Parts: sequence; C-alpha cells; structure tokens
Amino acid sequence: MTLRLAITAGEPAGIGPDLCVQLAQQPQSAQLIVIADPQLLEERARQLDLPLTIRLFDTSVAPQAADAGELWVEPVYLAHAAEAGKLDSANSAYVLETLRVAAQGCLDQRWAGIVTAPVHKGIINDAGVAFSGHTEYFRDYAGVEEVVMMLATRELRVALVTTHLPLRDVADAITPDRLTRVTRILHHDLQEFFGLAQPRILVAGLNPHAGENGHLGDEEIRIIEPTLELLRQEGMNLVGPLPADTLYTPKHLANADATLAMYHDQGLPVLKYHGFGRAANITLGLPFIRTSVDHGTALDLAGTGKADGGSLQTAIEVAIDMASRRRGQTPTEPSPT
Ligand SMILES: NC(=O)c1ccc[n+]([C@@H]2O[C@H](COP(=O)([O-])OP(=O)(O)OC[C@H]3O[C@@H](n4cnc5c(N)ncnc54)[C@H](O)[C@@H]3O)[C@@H](O)[C@H]2O)c1
Ligand SMILES: N[C@H](C(=O)O)[C@H](O)COP(=O)(O)O
Repeated sequence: MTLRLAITAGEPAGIGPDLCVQLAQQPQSAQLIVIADPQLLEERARQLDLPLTIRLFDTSVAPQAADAGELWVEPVYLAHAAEAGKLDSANSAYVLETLRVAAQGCLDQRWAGIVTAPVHKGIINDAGVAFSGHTEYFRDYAGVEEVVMMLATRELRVALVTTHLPLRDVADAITPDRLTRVTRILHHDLQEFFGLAQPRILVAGLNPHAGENGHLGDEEIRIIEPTLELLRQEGMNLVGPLPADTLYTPKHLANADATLAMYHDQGLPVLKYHGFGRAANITLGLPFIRTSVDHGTALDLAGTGKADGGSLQTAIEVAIDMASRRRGQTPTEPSPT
C-alpha cells in the first residue's frame, strides 16, 4: 500500500514553501501531504515560475502519490499574506498549527510520519511563544520524557545528548540520567529503524581532550565514564568518552555505526561540513516517525529558485525507510542513513 507522509512547509517567509513546490515537480513514491496554506504554495509556485496544481487531502480516499506538478495539501491558513524573505510574527501561530496538525495526524494514524521543512525559532519566540525547536515541540506534544536529535548522511550519523540550549547550560545538562536515557534511545532506534543488531556507538567527552584526566574538567570522570560502564553492562557497544576533536577521524569512524556528541555545535558542524544538503535530521524516541531537513529557513534564498531540495528529498527517503522497517519490511535500497 502507498505510504502516506505529512510534510510541514515551515516558516512561510523561508524556503520551505519553495522546497514543497520544487518537490511537486517530480513524481514521488509516497503520498506526500503538505500541511500549509494552499494560497501560499500557489503564490510561491508563480514566483518560481513552476507549475502547481493543489489537490485537497481527503482521508476517505485511499493513499495515492500525486502526479508530477501536483501536491496534496491539508490546509492551514496564514494570518497575513507571506512575503518571501520577510519574517512576520503574526504568522507564528500558523507555523505552530501546522506542527500540531502534523503531530496529531500521526497520533490519529492519518499518516505514517512527518517530514518538516525549516521553521524560524526566533520569530516564534518574538511572537511570545517559548519555542526551541521541532524536536522539543514534538517531544512535548507526544508527552515523552526524552527524545534524541540525530543528523545523518549515508556515511555518518551524529546524535546529540543536548539540543537547543545555551552553551553556558550544557555542562549542567550532562547528567547520568539524561545520558542514560539518550543512549538507550539511540541504541534502541538504531536497532529498530536502521537494521543494526549491535550498534557500535562512539561517545565524545565534554571537555577538551576528554578532560585530560580531570585537569580540564571532570564530567568525564564523574558522569560520562561511569554511566557508559553501567550501559555496557546492559549489552551496549559503547566506545569512549573519546576526545571530540579526533573522534571524527577515519580511524575511529571506520567501525562505528553512530557517534554521540555532548552538544549541538560539537557534533553538527562536523556533520554539516561533511554532508550539508544531503543529510536528514531524525528525531528518535518519539511514538511516531519524524525527519527533517539539515538546514534552516535561508531567508536570503526564499522565492529565488536557488534553494537546494536535496536534504528534503533525503529526509523523505529516510522517513519512508523507517516506516517500512516499522511495518516489518526491509527497504529495497540501502538507507541513506
Ligand atoms: N529544521 C529546522 O527547522 C531548522 C534547521 C536549522 C536552522 N533552523 C532555523 O533557521 C533559521 C536560520 O538559520 P541559519 O541562518 O543559521 O541557517 P540556514 O540553514 O537557514 O542558512 C545557512 C546558510 O545556508 C544556506 N542554505 C540553507 N539552506 C539551503 C538550501 N536548501 N539550499 C541552498 N543553500 C541553503 C543559506 O542561504 C545560508 O547561507 C534559524 O531560525 C534557525 O533556528 C531551522
Ligand atoms: N539543530 C537543527 C540543525 O541545526 O539542523 C535544527 O535547529 C533543527 O532542529 P529541530 O528539528 O529541532 O527544529
């Protein structure tokens, strides 16, 4: 049966709507339902000079992929007409509503997963809503205690112990409890969704040179090493804590299935240097499948036709693979991640 996935179009002034219109230009193997304002998509298509026919989503019709030039749309309406490149906090409620509709549709089993185009965290906060990212939003909406952000290409997987928080707060957030929860989710989901029976995970230290035997910070000795030791007793194959600067070298990565970085900018610059534009962002630990692009709203490119849709396509392929595995099918093509 054709798989059904929701795609949220993200910040209306950003490149999300452009990427959805570009996506519609090729036939897709799944039924992709874009959650967005149909008029926004039509206007962006005109701006990009691309053909677009909107088909309103109807749950009573069996899942069917759209033809080239068509998009299935579940409408959510903007407060103000959006202008490419110009943020408007009046539209933040619209952006959040697209995420809510997507998440609720998963919980109601209207679709098998969500793929998100980028939102602008700053403008949502400017509208008076505390919002640190999709990852935390979906965690809270689903009512789970912990989720894990993992960005991945075909060659490299980078998961994070902490996500969107100020650097000043990172060390305090690295606790035995959090590290335990995150590592268990990572280990479990690598098995469930990526076909890795015994994943080998490289774990970074927090401090330079993994703390230099306690002379450059003691989180490795007090927290990371003892927690990893307990998790190894559960049967996990964990290596580390390793100095983060040399963890991402071919020698260490050669036999690794994933890496676990302590914080956002310890792991993600490596991943984005290696594979920006062909990586997916995957939220592990949710009761539903959620993948995303590896980039932001790129306001400078919205409406220009210069946005690269490679990451959105990767995120869709990864969601399809994950959904296939959940249905008990092995993907026919090797997963990009
Ligand atoms: N998945 C998400 O929702 C997500 C991911 C990352 C950043 N963001 C948000 O996006 C906003 C802007 O963030 P930023 O400026 O740090 O990063 P950005 O990814 O929007 O832009 C960084 C650079 O990459 C370029 N770029 C980004 N996507 C591109 C694409 N598809 N094709 C070609 N070039 C592309 C941009 O033009 C810019 O030069 C922030 O609010 C940030 O929080 C959202
Ligand atoms: N940390 C992500 C990145 O750098 O690509 C990005 O901010 C998106 O995060 P969410 O999926 O939580 O919005």
